[in-house]
Amino acid sequence: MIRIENLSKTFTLHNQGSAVIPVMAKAHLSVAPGECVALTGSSGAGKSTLMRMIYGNYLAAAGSIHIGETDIVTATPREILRLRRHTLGYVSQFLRVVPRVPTREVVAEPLLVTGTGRQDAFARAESLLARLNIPERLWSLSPTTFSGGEQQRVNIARGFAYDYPALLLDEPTASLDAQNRETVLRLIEEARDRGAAIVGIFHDEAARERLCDREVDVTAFRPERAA
Ligand SMILES: Nc1ncnc2c1ncn2[C@@H]1O[C@H](COP(=O)(O)OP(=O)(O)OP(=O)(O)O)[C@@H](O)[C@H]1O
Repeated sequence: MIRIENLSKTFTLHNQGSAVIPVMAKAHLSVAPGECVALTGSSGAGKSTLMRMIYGNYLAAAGSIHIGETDIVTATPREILRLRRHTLGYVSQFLRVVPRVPTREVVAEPLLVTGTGRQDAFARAESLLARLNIPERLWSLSPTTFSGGEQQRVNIARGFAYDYPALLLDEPTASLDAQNRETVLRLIEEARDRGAAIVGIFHDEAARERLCDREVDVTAFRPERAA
């Protein structure tokens, strides 16, 4: 489902004499449907950079990233948006709050934009919000004023509303209490068991061991290693 071949990345620091910093070279990674792979490696090794390239936020210098049939590296912005809508989900640690949109709708949006009827979309949103312990009195309010933890859980509910065939998870259990952490682990297991290909960064070692089939240390993709 996710196939990365010969991927390289450099950063050009335009405010520092256009210095070119190579951070990744000849990366390979393949994730099958129903498989969960954890990216590991010390701080600065390139885990977030790889995730951002897979999602299409960072452009690769060379190589390919196929999500199904689409190569993110050469895809047009329109193709990337279509892929993000129907195929590739990304659960980051933080919610990007759109002012004045009620929480129920924030969570239902990925379903509404892919053609699920309003009643079904809201029912799914409400079930996720309940599972993640967001009190019902908050569902009709915008999450703008919610606590950090509440916003994080709304973001997770939104990320799991639609059944994406491929899913990127950036520290999904960071700073959750035990009960909500367990709910999130179950949501990830459910996604994996329905056949999603999952790539994640999990500093939570117990979560990694429970969920992931493999660990891939991105240090192996450092340019000095690949040379
Ligand atoms: N936008 C950027 N511009 C320049 N260099 C960057 C940029 N983003 C990342 N880097 C560099 O790329 C390297 C990899 O960073 P990255 O954030 O991917 O590491 P990481 O493994 O996710 O680390 P951590 O576990 O600390 O989050 C680092 O040396 C970092 O300084």
